[in-house]
This record gives sequence, structure tokens and C-alpha cells, in this order.
Amino acid sequence: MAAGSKEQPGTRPRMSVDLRGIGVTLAGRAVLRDVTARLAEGRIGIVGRNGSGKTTLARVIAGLIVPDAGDARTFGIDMAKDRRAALKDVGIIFQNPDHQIIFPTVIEEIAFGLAQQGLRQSQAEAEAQQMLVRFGKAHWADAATHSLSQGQKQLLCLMSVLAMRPGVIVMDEPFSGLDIPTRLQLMRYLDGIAAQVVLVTHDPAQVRGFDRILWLEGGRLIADGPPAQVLPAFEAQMLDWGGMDDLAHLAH
Ligand SMILES: Nc1ncnc2c1ncn2[C@@H]1O[C@H](COP(=O)(O)OP(=O)(O)OP(=O)(O)O)[C@@H](O)[C@H]1O
Repeated sequence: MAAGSKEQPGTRPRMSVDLRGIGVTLAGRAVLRDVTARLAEGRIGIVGRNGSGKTTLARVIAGLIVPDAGDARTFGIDMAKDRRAALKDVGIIFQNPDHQIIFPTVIEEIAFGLAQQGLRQSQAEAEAQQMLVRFGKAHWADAATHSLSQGQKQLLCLMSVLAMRPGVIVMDEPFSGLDIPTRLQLMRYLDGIAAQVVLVTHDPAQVRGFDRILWLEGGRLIADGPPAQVLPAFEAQMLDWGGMDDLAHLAH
């Protein structure tokens, strides 16, 4: 684990996810409504209840969903229209690593994205091996991906995305299957990377040290600000709703 291997802050790219009036309707239901935010900070947390629209917003940012209303740009580019730019500039880590991993061995999985970016296979595998070394997992190279635990698969997804050096990494509940030491190691590692991180979570503890928090409720942005301002209100509201017996307050 190379938690100490911080990249130079100066290498951090100019970052900007620009969301203007984003609306998404799925199966006839408004899932996101008029979400506007310009995200220039290095660490952004998106919090909200089940069904509040967090994953949908993460997918819009990554260019995987075209909004029905509004405009979404990352580094000035509409990632939904320019998949080549999206592949280069935006990394996404899904909630379920089984939806992401496609290759039989670890080294092939990490090398794939690098080859897609234009590296020769031998070069891609050499860089993939370096990424494994960085995480103290050189011995995983030939391991069968299906034999990894859920947490190990999440780590593999993270290494695959980091290897491609995206400007923005969008992570949807990336720590859900991880034990505490692995989660802490990964969070420490994330602290040191140059890319902008947009992290979706239910758990305020995971984003307390972040620069900015977006709170979604019913597809709307109901709070947007520093963690010290947004998270206490979010936690109080969650406890309040959690204490109610009226299930109508649960997400749809
Ligand atoms: N493909 C789809 N078709 C229809 N409805 C969808 C689709 N995807 C999501 N939804 C609905 O949109 C709403 C928001 O879903 P989303 O996954 O964005 O929420 P979330 O905040 O990430 O939830 P969770 O915390 O449970 O992962 C939910 O009510 C969900 O049922």
C-alpha cells in the first residue's frame, strides 16, 4: 500500500464539472430536477437517502446518462457525446464491482483501459504491474478475477481506474464491501491522488474531510456547501426520519 506516494499538488489538473439545470426522467418519473452546480473543488461528496438520485447524478457526470434537460460538461466537454474524451478524462467506480470487471485475470483487467487509451499491450501490462506494486499487490497479477472477494474486486476496480490517470474519478459507494483496514487504506490513498474525486455515499463519515457536499433529496439539490455546514443538518434529518414509524417518509 503506497499511501505515502502522494502526487504533487501542482500536477492536479484544472478541474471542473459544470451542471446546469440538469433534469433526468426515467420510466416517466423525474429522478433529477433542475440540479445546478459548478464543481471546481478537489473532493466532492454526494449524499442523500436511497432513491434520492445520487447514482443517476454520478452517471450524468460520467457521461453515461444524457440528461433530458440542462447541460452537463466536464472540462468543458459534453462527456455523453464525446465518449473518447470520457474514456480519457473520467473514471467511474460502480457500486457493484461485478458490473465492471470483465477479464479473467487481474493484470488483463488493469491493462485493458490502458490499451484502450492507445498503449501497446506490453506497455499496458507493464503499467498495470506498476499499479499493483503501488498497492502492494504485485502477487495478484495472474490471479483469477472471479476468485477475488468483493472488497478485493473493489480495490481492483480502483486500481484499474487510477492506472488510466483520469482528471475526475466518480465513485458510487466504493467502500461498501470493504473491511475497516482496507477502507481506511483506500481513503488514505485517495487523499493523495491528484484527480478530482466525486464520491457518492450514504455515510457522512466517508466525506467529512471533503471540500464540498451536495445533498440530494427527491432528485433536487437541497443543500450544497462545506461539510461542517451540510453534514450536521443531513445527519439530523436522517435520524429524524429514521425515528419515525410512518414509512411514507422512506424513499419511493
Ligand atoms: N433505469 C431506471 N428506470 C426507472 N427508474 C430508475 C432507473 N434508475 C433509477 N431509477 C429510479 O430513480 C430514482 C433514483 O435512483 P438512484 O439510483 O439515482 O438513487 P440513489 O440515491 O443512488 O439510491 P441508492 O442510495 O439506493 O443507491 C429511484 O427512485 C430509482 O428507482
